[in-house]
Amino acid sequence: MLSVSDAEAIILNLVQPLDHQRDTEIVDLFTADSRILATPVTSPLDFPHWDNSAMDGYAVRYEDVQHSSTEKPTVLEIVEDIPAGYQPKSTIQPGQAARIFTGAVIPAGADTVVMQEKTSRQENRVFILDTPKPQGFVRYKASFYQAGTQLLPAGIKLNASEIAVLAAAQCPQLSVYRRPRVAIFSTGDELMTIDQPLQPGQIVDSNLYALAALVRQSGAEPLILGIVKDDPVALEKAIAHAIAIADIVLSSGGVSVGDYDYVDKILESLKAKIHIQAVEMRPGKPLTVATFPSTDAIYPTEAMNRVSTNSPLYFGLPGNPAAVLVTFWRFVLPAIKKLSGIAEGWETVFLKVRSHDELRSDGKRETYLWGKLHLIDGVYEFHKASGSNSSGNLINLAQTNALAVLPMGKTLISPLEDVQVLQLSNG
Ligand SMILES: Nc1nc2c(c(=O)[nH]1)N[C@H]1C(S)=C(S)[C@@H](COP(=O)(O)OP(=O)(O)OC[C@H]3O[C@@H](n4cnc5c(N)ncnc54)[C@H](O)[C@@H]3O)O[C@H]1N2
Ligand code: MOO
Ligand SMILES: [Mg+2]
Repeated sequence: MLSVSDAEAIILNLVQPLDHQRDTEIVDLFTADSRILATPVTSPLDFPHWDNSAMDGYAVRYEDVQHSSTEKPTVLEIVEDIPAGYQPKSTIQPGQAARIFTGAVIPAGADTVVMQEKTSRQENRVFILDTPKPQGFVRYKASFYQAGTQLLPAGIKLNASEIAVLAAAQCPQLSVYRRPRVAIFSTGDELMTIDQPLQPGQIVDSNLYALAALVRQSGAEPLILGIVKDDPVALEKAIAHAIAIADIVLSSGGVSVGDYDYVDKILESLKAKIHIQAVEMRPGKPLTVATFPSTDAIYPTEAMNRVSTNSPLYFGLPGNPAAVLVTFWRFVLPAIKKLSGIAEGWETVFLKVRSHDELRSDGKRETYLWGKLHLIDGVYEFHKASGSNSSGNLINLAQTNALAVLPMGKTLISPLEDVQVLQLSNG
């Protein structure tokens, strides 16, 4: 059986990122947050655009004020008032200064700003009471960014700071990757939609809701295809349709060894290449990952509707509700990140934190235990969810925000011992 990290590497290897020309759209900067930039941005503007003052005070020639003190102030004549937004008209001559405000243009001739608190004023004369640093409080043209060089690279997620940079660089619209399309369906004769009355043996299809939420949180677009019966014909039709409309397909259930677990058999009959069938992890052992090298030949009608020229990546997630969530976080999320055009950092990252509780595993599979990270005196501590860690139990997954990981062979983590955790974005 494959180790979890080998499975992640295989999956990431299979993912073809969206195309930086074909798979893009133009969005308004106000709606661009969390989108992935598709084209590098350069600006014709320097930052700052011109030398400007970092303080309210006086623009001076350093030469004039280099021996100033409270006892021996330098006295300068104020020749101009320069608020922010104005272009100075005068050139500061020896013995002169300009009144200046934060963000205003430094006048020609001046090279240093003295903050207001280090001065005193008498009509049009200013007394410099302290020697400033040469070039002090001047924000020089192009000292933050030089026009024509790369301002932002492609493949980054746009958060508030990047959006502020793009606004300052006068980019009201930009090219971002389209959202990856992720088709989701559930398999099982026992599954009912949320609004149906339940007969004995029946349960609500909760995986569909969980996966739709996870996909949306990842920045992708969920295509919700509903419930498919444990019936080979229905399943084949559903898979063929899903791979025609999506970049990634997520099914849940039907990947174990039971008589009604048809997913792998149907994938084989569709000539899919199955890369993964089981992973050494708990929960989440039966996990199927497949690609479709030649879908167009098998399903010409569906192929006409294809939205992507990439081969779709198929995840047959195990049906148990906890297994669905854990395998999504551990394997599907990195795949969506790489697909979405993010240039790097797709792999799962772990934090080392202190465990509050005793954590146990049989040591036979890499074990994921759900719980909550609490901040104790500024240090994260992992508290295991109380109740059953059965992969069929979804109730105590609510209100958790982390998964603690016990590697293969590790059977015990004692209270106050360090543990690796995967921090979940739903915290
Ligand atoms: N003989 C073996 N049996 C099982 C093994 C094994 O190695 N040998 N593995 C177990 C593990 S681990 C898991 S995980 C499950 C995976 O099973 P399947 O992927 O085949 O899923 P199902 O059998 O269809 O369902 C399992 C379980 O999950 C419930 N379920 C399914 N879909 C949904 C849904 N959409 N919403 C809510 N709950 C769902 C289903 O009712 C079952 O209880 O196999 C073990 N068995
Ligand atoms: O993967 Mo299964 O979830 O261990 O029950
Ligand atoms: Mg099964």
